Order: sequence, then C-alpha cells, then structure tokens
Amino acid sequence: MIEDKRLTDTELEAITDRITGDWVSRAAVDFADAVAFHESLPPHKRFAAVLENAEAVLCQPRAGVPRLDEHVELLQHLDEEGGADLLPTTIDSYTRDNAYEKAAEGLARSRETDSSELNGFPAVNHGVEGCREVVRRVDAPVQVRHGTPDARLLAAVTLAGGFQSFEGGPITYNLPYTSAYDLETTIEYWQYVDRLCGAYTERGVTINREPFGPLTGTLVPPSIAIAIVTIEGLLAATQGVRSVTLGYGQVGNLVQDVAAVRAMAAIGAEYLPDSVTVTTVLHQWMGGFPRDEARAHGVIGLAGATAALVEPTKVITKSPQEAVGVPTAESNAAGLRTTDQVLRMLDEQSITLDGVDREQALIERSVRSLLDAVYEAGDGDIARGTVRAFDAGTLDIPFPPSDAAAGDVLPARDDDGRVRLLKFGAVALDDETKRIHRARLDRRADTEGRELSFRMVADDVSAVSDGRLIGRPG
Ligand SMILES: CC[C@H]1O[C@@H](n2cnc3c(N)ncnc32)[C@H](O)[C@@H]1O
Repeated sequence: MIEDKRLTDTELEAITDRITGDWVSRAAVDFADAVAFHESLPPHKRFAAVLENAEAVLCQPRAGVPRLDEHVELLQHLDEEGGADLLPTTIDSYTRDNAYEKAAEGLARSRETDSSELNGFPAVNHGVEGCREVVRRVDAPVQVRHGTPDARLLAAVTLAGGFQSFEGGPITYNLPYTSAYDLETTIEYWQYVDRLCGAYTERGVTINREPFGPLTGTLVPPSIAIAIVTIEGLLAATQGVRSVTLGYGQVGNLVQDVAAVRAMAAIGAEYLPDSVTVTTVLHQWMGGFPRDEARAHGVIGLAGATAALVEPTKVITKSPQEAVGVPTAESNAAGLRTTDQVLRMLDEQSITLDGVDREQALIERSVRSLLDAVYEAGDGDIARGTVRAFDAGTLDIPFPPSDAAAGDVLPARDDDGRVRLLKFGAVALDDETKRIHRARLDRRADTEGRELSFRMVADDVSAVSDGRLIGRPG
C-alpha cells in the first residue's frame, strides 16, 4: 500500500535508470550537468525567486507549439507584446499520454508542412538540449504546463533542461484527465516527480511545484479544490519540495472567488510545513468561453478584476480565442494585456466586498472537514488516506473522467452565482454546511420558480458561453 514517505536517493536513481534509455539517454539527465546549467541562469530567470519576490500580481499565459524556433518566438512575443511575467511551455497531448512515437510523427509533419501538427511542445522529443535552448533564448522563467498522469520522464527531461517549475500532481493530473490510472499508481509516479524536484532543491536549485486546482474546470466547489491542492502540496513537501504554488480556478462569483483564494492561502500556511514557501495562483475562468471575442474579453476582464481584489501571487490568463482552440500569439498576448489593464486600473483602489469573511470561514471549515476525513482514512498518512477517501467517496469531484473518483457530488450555482452542492454523495461535510448549501440553492429555485434539478446544472455549465453567469431558465 502506498505511503507518504520520502524516496531514498537509491530509489530515485533506480527509477531514473528505469524510465530513461528509449527516448532520452540516462546521461542526458545527469544531475551534476543539469545543476550546472540551472546555476548558469541569471536571477531574473529563476522561477521560484521571481515568484516569491513578486511585488505585484504576476501574469502568466499558457502556450506551446511543436517546433522549437516557433515556440521560442511565441514565448518571446508573449514576453514582449503580452508583458508576461512568467512563461509557460504547454506540452502536447501525445506527450501527456506518453505517446512519444506519435509526438515524433507530429513534430516531423509540422517541420515538413511548416505548420503546427501538435497542440503543444513535445519536450521529450526535443530532449534536454532542446529544452535548454528554449530556456537560454527566452528572457523570463519558464514552467512546464501539461496534464500528464505519468509525468516521470517529462519531469526528468524538462528539469534537466532548465525549466524550474512543474505543474500538476497525482490527483489533479489524474482525475480530470484519464481513466487509465488508479490514484495509488499516480501517487507513486508523482512521488518520483516531487523527489526529483526535491533533489534539485537540495542542490541549491529550487524547483517550484504547482498543483492544478481547476481540476475539471466545471463548477468545482472551492473547498474540494483547495483540499486536493493542499494534499498535493503536502505530498510534495515530504519529497523535499520547498516551493509550492496552490492553484484555484475562478468560478465567476466575486465574493466566493476572493474568499476562496484567501482561504487557500490560509489553509496552505496552516497545513504545509514552515520549510515550504507557499504562493497562490488564480486561473482565469476554466469553463466554456463565449465565442464572441468581445464577450471573451469581458470574462478575462472579470478574472483580472478578481485577481486585483484578492491579489494571488500570479494569475493564469486566457485569450479571446479560448472558445475556438489553441490561440494565436497575438490573441494570447491580447488576453495578457486585457488582464494587465484591469489589474493596473484597480491597483490603487481599496475595495471591500460584503460577505467575503463569512464565505471564507465556510470554505475553510469545509476544507478542514475534508482533510480530517483524509487523515482519518489513512491513519495519519495522507497518501493512504487520499486513496481510501476517494474509494469511500468522502473526497470526491464533480463529473470526473476517471473512475478513481465516485462523481457522486453535483454542483449548481446559487442565486448570486456561487457554486454549491445539490448532491453531496458521501463527502465529509458537516450537516450545518450542507444546510447552508441547500438553503442557498432553495432560494434560487424560488427565484426561478423551478425545482432544484440536474437541469440547473446543465444550464450553469453553458451559462458563461451563453453570455452570463447563472443558467437561468428560458
Ligand atoms: C487546461 C486547458 C487550457 O489550456 C489551454 N491550452 C492548451 N494547449 C494550449 C496551447 N498549446 N497554447 C495555449 N493554450 C493552451 C486551453 O486553451 C485551455 O485554456
């Protein structure tokens, strides 16, 4: 049975030996060589340092194209025209599924046809040297953004390649992305990823880890997202990670979003060891976007305003082409500038919202209740507890593609658009909390003159694409 225990150096080496050989040589990911490359980077390219010394909300887009030169040009455009403070390298879907042969074919086709035949950067195929070339040629810190359940080889290559931040985790890159792995397997895989990050950290190269809080991006209740990213932060800390960015996906109600990021920061500070520097990231709306670009900018603007009010360490921006697919460089840069405009216009204003404290207290109480159930299920071991809590449904997420979660919880927006639970399944929330959710949903049912039902959920799922927040009838 899995346990929350730090891998030994021998285990770390043995796994690195096992996962290298076919696509990446063992020598290519040699530690001493990699640490030397990281140490050659100037301070303004050190991800954790830039993140943790930030004096204003940092903006970071997602971006990745298959060919190396085009990827560098894209990142330079986002830096120069978009004002990105931190840069991504979004990895393609084949690589996320460890389908390196298919990624190689897509990269070859892209080169032959001078086009992008992959939906991201195939870092394993570009190899350590290719990643180092990207890091050398751009002028800001770079993070690996992806959705890879088995991210062991991707981590070995990109970390040796000079990237200094790695997104995801055993729950957040399993449940929303795949039904191929059980949680015990991905926890084991990510113990290697985190131990590798910890091993660089012990050698003076701090690697930042960022659990993927948005999960399915579909009406995820803040307390569930925050409990899950906190668990991933704890698992990472055990393996020696000392820089953790807890992530949360904007739901669109200002009071709940501000309360959620504040709650996430408070819970992170309380549960993660003092040796870990905890930062926060707000993801701009992760659900369906309007196709109309003006409306899409409206969504991005509201997300920018939310970031201005709650001041997370960083905000992950969207583009006005979100509804149509991978954005052009220009569109991606426009999303950054829309965000920056709102951040700067609100920066000098001090605004207080009614009800944030009460919502934050409710979220924190709910997170503690969920985490208590996980610790209890694992007899104090958070890894064991996570597997057992999801098996029992005391921890659960809505609409999971993976059968590692029961999916017995059903969210819906209440009368001012906050995400509540219509169905609780077996989640470890107390009766008072459930009563509050129910009462607020009942008020919406009264307003709309209809019963609480799945219809509301379906209406809410498409509401933002249709130009509003709450899926009102008719
Ligand atoms: C988690 C899903 C998010 O990742 C974004 N995304 C996925 N691949 C890319 C990509 N290659 N470039 C920019 N954004 C991307 C997508 O638009 C969505 O907002």
